[in-house]
Amino acid sequence: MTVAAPPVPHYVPAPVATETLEYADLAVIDLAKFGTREGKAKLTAEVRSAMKDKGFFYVINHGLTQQETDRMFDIANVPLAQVSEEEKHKFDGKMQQTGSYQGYKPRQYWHVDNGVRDQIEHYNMNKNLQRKDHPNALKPYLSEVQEFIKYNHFNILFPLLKLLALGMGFDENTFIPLHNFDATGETFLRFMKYYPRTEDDEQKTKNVWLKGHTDFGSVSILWSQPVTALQLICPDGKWRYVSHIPNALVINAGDALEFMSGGFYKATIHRVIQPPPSQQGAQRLGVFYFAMPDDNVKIHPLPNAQEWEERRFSDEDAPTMEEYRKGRIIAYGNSETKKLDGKENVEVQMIGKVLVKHYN
Ligand SMILES: O=C(O)CCC(=O)C(=O)O
Ligand SMILES: [Fe+2]
Repeated sequence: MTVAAPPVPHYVPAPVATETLEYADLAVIDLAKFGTREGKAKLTAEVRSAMKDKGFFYVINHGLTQQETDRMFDIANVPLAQVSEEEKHKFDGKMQQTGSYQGYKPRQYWHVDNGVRDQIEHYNMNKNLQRKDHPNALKPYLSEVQEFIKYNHFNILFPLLKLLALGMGFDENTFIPLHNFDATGETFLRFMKYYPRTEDDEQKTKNVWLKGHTDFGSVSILWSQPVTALQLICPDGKWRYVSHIPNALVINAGDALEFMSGGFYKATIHRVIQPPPSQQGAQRLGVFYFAMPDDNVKIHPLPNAQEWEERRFSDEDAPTMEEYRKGRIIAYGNSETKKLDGKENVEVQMIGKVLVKHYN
C-alpha cells in the first residue's frame, strides 16, 4: 500500500492503560512465516491450538507498516468525526430492517441493559465499496480504503483460512471459494467508536458497553488499539482482557466457522466493558474486518468435518449465511430478548432453528 496524499487529520488515541490488569494469555502468530513450507507447517499447528484453546490469537507481521495502519485509523475517524448529523442520517444503515451492515449505526440504536442504550457509533462498508454511496468527507480516501479491504481479504483472511483448513486436516483451499471476493456476500469493514458514558449508565449496565456475544461470521480481524476494554471468556470461565500490541491484529472465530467446522473451532464469547480508570473519558476508535461466507453458503459442518459434540442443528435445518446474518443483525440489540431460565445474565434468541445466547 502507498501512504500518499490527500492529507487526513491525525487521530491520537489514548495512551496505554497504566493499571496492572488481568490479560488473557494469547498466542502470537507471525504471519511472515507463512511464505515457507516449514513456516506454514509451524503456523498450522500454532493456529490450530490457539483457535481450539482460547479462540483468540494475535497476528504480527501481516505486511502493513505501523505508518500505514495509523493512516487507516486516521481515515477511520473521518466518517465518525467529520460528517454532519444530517449527512450521517442520510447514510443510516437501518440494520434492524435490512439485516445488513452497510452505513451508519447511530449511537443508542441498541438496548444494552436496564433501559440503557449503547454509546457506540459505526460506519460499515461492504467489501465492495461501489455497492453503495458514501459520505462526502470519506470520498477522497475511498481508493485507499478499498485497497485496505482487499489487503485484509487476500493477504490476511486467506492465509488464515488456509491455516485453519490445514489445521483440520483439510485441503488448504477448503474455505477459500466460500469467501469469494466477487460473490454476493456481506463481508465488511467497520470503523467504530465507543464514546464515554454517564456514571448512571455505567451502574445500570454493570460497566458493560457491548454485551457478551459471539461474532456471526467466520473470521473477525480486529486491528489492535490501545484502549483496554475488550475481554473474552477464557477456558476457566473467567473474563480476561485482550492487551494491545502495536500494529498487531486480534483474530477470533465466529459462528459460521464453528458451524462449518462442526465445532472443531469454537466461536469465543467476548464483550467490551468500561476501560480502566487511567483511560476513562477517552474515546475508543476501532477498525475491524468481519469476514463471512458468501450469502448462498449453507453453514453446516463440511463433509468429513468432525461430528459435533452436541449438534446445534441438523444439516437440513442449517441456515444459509444470508439467512443467519440477517437473523442475527435484525435481532441484535432489541429489548425483547428472553432471560435464560435460572440464569440472570444469559439471554437467548432463536435465529431460525439456531439458539443464540448473549451474555452480560
Ligand atoms: O470493540 C471491540 O474491541 C470488539 C467489538 C466487537 O466485538 C464486535 O463489534 O463484534
Ligand atoms: Fe464481536
